[in-house]
Amino acid sequence: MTTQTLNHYIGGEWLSEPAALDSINPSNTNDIVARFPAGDSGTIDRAVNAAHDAFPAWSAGSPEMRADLLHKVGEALFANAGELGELLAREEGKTRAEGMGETLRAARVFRYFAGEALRRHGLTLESSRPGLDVATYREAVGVVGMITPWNFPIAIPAWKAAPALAFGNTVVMKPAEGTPAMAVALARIFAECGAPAGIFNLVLGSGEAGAALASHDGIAAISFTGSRGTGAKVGAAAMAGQKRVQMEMGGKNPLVVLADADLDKAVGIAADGGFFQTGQRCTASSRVIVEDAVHDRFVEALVKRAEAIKVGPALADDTQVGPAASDTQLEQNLRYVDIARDEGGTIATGGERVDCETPGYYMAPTVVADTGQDMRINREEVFGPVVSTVKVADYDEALAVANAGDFGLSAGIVSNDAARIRDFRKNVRAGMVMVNLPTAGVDYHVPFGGTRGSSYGPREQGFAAVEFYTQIKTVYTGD
Ligand SMILES: NC(=O)C1=CN([C@@H]2O[C@H](COP(=O)(O)OP(=O)(O)OC[C@H]3O[C@@H](n4cnc5c(N)ncnc54)[C@H](OP(=O)(O)O)[C@@H]3O)[C@@H](O)[C@H]2O)C=CC1
Ligand SMILES: O=C(O)CCC(=O)C(=O)O
Repeated sequence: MTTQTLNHYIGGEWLSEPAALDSINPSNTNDIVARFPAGDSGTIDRAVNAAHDAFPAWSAGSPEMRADLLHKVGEALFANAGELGELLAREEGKTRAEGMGETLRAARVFRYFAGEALRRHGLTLESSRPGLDVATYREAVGVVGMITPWNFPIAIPAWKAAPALAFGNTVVMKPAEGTPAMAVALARIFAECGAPAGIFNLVLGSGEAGAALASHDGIAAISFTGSRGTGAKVGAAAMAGQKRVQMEMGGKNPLVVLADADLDKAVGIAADGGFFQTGQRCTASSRVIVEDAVHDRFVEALVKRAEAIKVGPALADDTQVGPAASDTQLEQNLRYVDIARDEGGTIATGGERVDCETPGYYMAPTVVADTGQDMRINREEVFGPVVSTVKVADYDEALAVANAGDFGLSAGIVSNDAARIRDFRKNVRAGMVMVNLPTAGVDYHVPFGGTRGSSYGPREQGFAAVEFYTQIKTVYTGD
């Protein structure tokens, strides 16, 4: 396997600097996917300046020109989905099918926002004063900073960059240090599709560039996806500079299983939402709240399902769940298993590393039973293939437990009881509700985001993205 040497992409040029960091294949730690430079505040400065220089022509240009570019980028992602999906699996650790699926999703995001660039987003209104006209226009905000995570290294950059560019903004992106090769793959596609210099800039690195971007005076807005702790710092920097800010900071998503549910279906939904993609989804079904009448049977069946999952190298044909993306993520997963055990939980299956044919960050799908809502395993994001179960007496208690905690991203219910489903939809405190579905797995053309500690600022994705990436100008016209 080849090791790529990566560079920053600034003002339409590849800026070569000595490679200081490695991107390691989590399925085979002997395989170095890429070497890349550590951008600093100076690199961020150059990128923001390039984005500034590009902004006037890009924002004032025809929306058709922007639509054409986004369409071209989408088509290039479609055309290269096999190769990119493989690189994604190699660099991040999700399976080849998951990597390919994510690349196709990114392609569709670009296509969708090619359309959005041309759609009418302003309004004309009757004035309250006779003889006047009032209209609202939506204008680009300026240079937008983006700090993107490793768990969706092409879909999340796509769903932040595509709307930003569609509405006339220019972009400086700082991708996660774990997946720089995927970020560079996207930058290469922009370059090959003829993107005007400076509309999309990429600064690689770890340790300095993110904070430098969030606090840079030259950006008008910042969009972040990652942990709550780092989100709080991004938010503080944005407030200090009076910038727009949008943050998506994970979840502790409840899946409620009622006694009337088809048990087999409920187990399949819990396993899909909890274990697939190695549990590294902010929408993962990490807390399963089960009615007493079926709890023990549910746990037994979920354990069986977990034990049947084939864990292995991301690119092996029979792998269903790949490794954790990094050693620190694996350590975090194992640490939470210990914490749950110490707090009284029962490790019904898993909880340990798995050895595979190549050295990597493999972990067995894990079920932690006998947990209470007050335990850390049910209050903090683990981000691994770890599902805890909470036994409740009835639906009312299930709803109360689902609503406990600081997060509110996605919430699911498995039941055939229309009245309870309706009540759950209305009363659960979450930004997304899934009925008879895993809490993870979302469409790209509808709003994405949560309540409370999960999200801050306007929703991402689909028709909602216009709110963050444009500002309204209200124009009054007299005779
Ligand atoms: N919601 C989700 O989808 C995701 C949630 N997570 C959660 O976060 C946990 C840790 O993941 P990790 O990758 O370390 O995520 P972080 O939340 O720490 O984000 C890392 C990114 O933030 C940047 N950054 C760090 N400090 C600052 C700062 N003060 N201001 C602005 N940017 C900053 C880093 O760049 P630099 O180092 O250059 O400054 C890097 O690009 C996971 O275990 C998971 O629980 C992670 C990924 C996605
Ligand atoms: O569930 C999904 O499809 C999206 C999850 C996501 O955006 C995330 O984990 O960051």
